[in-house]
Amino acid sequence: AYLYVKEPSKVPRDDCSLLPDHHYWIKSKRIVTPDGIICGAVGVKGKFITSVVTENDWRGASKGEQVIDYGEAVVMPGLVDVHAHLDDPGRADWEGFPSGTKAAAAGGITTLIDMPLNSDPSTTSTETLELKIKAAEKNIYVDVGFWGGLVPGNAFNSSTLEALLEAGVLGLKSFMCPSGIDDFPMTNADHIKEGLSVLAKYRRPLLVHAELQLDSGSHLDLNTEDARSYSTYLKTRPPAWEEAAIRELLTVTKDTRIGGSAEGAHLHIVHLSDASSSLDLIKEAKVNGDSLSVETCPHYLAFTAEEIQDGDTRFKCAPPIRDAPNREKLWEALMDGHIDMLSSDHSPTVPELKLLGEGNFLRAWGGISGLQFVLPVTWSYGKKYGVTLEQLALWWSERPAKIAGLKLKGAIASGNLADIVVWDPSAEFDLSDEYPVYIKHPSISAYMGKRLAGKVFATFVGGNLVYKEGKHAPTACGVQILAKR
Ligand SMILES: NC(=O)NC(NC(N)=O)C(=O)[O-]
Ligand SMILES: [Zn+2]
Ligand SMILES: [Zn+2]
Repeated sequence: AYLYVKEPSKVPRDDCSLLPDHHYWIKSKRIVTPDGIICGAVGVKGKFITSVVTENDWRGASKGEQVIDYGEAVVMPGLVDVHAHLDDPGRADWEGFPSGTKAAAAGGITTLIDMPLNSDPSTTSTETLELKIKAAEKNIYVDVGFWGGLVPGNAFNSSTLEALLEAGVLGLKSFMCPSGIDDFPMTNADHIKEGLSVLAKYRRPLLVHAELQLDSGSHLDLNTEDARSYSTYLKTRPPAWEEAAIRELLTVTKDTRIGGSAEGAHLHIVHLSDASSSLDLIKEAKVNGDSLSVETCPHYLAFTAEEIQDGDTRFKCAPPIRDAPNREKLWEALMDGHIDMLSSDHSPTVPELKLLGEGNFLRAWGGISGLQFVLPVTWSYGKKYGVTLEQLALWWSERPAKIAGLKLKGAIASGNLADIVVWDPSAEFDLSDEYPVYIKHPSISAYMGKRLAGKVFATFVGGNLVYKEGKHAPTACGVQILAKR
């Protein structure tokens, strides 16, 4: 897919960046490139990276070129978050484009792909995509693309789906269980099969929330179970739900094999939590040649069911955070390459709907709020497993950029867009109430109160320094990324 970008009109460029220069060099002893970590310099001209050189090969700055020396700080490709719900338009009181993309910039995320649900209306047609585009106009501090929704109402209507894809969504997203959003009903394998055959023509992916409601859980007497206890919620969504959904999905991902009826389409399973049977099924399908990938999220890697306190609904999400042995297996799968990448699944709401006072896990809104902290969380919790900087770049930039079809993003390489995060892996900080948090409702974030390592110093998007040490560029100059055939 080719891309075109919709840039905000009539903004003086200097308002877009905290750096007045358009030609500059970023120097560091630790630059993470596709060829390894180098000590050297990254040349930027306008929007693009024009050279990546080692210290020895660097000829220095020409006249008029600025040099920013970050010393030992890590210079890495900006993060690409392919799974975030910014809820704008319609539920901007839950998050919104301005707050969500400011949080992204502060967290080193330079591109974010917005989910088609939780905004009102959901993005399931060209008309509703138009509303997204209008809402994002002049309101985004990082680059933003959009997923469209695959729902029963459009799945058998290939002209509606094609129109939505022609209008620029980067791919489609669907649910195999109720989404909690009225205008985003769930799809079954027949809908998904239809969706994949349309997507094949466009070579764009389908992202699926893979949980299938089974009877398990229904034998629970929810009147006698303690709804404030996390274990009650956990019992209502067992790993068997993920496994059943994935088993069903694999009956249609066969079509994506070379020579299959949906060759060219790709299926991406979002937010895997079950690291046992579900993961085994995915591994097997990959071996068989299905075009399939899978992500997990920092909250499944950071937390365990055992440590979630009664009533602390900040930790409610679907699929649920499971037990400690499962978390170990998730890390193992990630380190072994069986889980392809990471995403935030930032899914906030208003504090009232999290029911923090009442603490009812069965009635509270499900969704983890943590967009701004995904880099330090992955790093802090991953250190004991030996996570490397190269792996962070692979899971958070290179692979997500590829899924979204973003050819000029995801790596520090000459010719790519200058999307860069500069951060200090050893700097620790407490996520206390004083910490500058830009998501709209910090109180519902599962990460508040934690001590993390990995502080973001600076974030560049398309050559603009959009965030620097607690400060954002004055104007929101992120571009909208739309796919084009
Ligand atoms: N409607 C939602 O945002 N749901 C989300 N909620 C979670 N993950 O708890 C999701 O991604 O499924
Ligand atoms: Zn989901
Ligand atoms: Zn989600």
